[in-house]
Amino acid sequence: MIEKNFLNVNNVSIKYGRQEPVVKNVNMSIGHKEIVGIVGESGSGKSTLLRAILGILPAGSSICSGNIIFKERNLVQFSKKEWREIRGNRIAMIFQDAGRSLTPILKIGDQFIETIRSHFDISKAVAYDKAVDMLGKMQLPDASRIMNSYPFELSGGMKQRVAIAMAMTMEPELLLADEPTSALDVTVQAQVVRQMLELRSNFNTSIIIVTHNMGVAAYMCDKIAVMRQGELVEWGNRDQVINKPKSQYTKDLLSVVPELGGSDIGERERTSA
Ligand SMILES: Nc1ncnc2c1ncn2[C@@H]1O[C@H](COP(=O)(O)OP(=O)(O)OP(=O)(O)O)[C@@H](O)[C@H]1O
Repeated sequence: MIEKNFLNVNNVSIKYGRQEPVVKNVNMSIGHKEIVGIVGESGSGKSTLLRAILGILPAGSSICSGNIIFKERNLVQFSKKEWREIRGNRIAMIFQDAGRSLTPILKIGDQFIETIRSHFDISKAVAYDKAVDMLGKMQLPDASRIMNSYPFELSGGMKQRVAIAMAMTMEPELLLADEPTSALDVTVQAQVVRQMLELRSNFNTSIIIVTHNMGVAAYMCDKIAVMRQGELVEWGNRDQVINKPKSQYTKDLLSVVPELGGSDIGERERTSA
């Protein structure tokens, strides 16, 4: 059953220091199991908005208006203790340079198993199997070697996939992904996208993905948001945004993606909600 009001971003403005807000009066609603894509030019405020939803805006920045309601609780007023309870397991994030979030002095296996066991009450052996299984799904060959490696022994793309695997293994209710695949090969990107769709099917995860790639948004998202200069210039269901965009800026973005020409891209492959 669709749970309404899973996440609501209500009239949110965010600023850094004393500057003008870089996110301006943004409204969005994300349903249970829904995938939302945020596209838009560099500097339009996409990452800032995601960070606000995860409560990790840097010092000096603030949400100067609005609220963010996650399952009827206002995240803007969360205490550190409340954040500790939900961040990383109920709400997880994959960063653009997620590989850098790995702890350099611990072997991948040790940190992966520790992360899993901080959330699930399972033995080390079961956690190990869960980790190896997810590494395999990220198209990482020889998962047992990876589990036995330190981060510096892996390539950037491998670390990125390990970090994505760790976030997904937590089976979060809400996954925030900030250009998770932009540093990866095209074939691996496609696999990571498929895996996100599988996460939604298997665990009912809602996903907000920031991407520069309108094709990725069209392929995997139920709703698409287009941001420009801090404002939400377009918001709607995928088909509506792709086939009948309202703003000229969205039309311009779509006009440079040849394979989109209003087609039903990927419909057959798409996992239904
Ligand atoms: N720590 C910070 N301090 C001050 N200003 C910042 C900070 N982080 C981002 N900004 C500013 O906020 C605005 C929005 O940046 P943000 O990173 O959210 O954009 P974005 O849409 O995610 O861009 P990109 O696609 O390049 O990642 C930009 O003008 C940026 O310069």
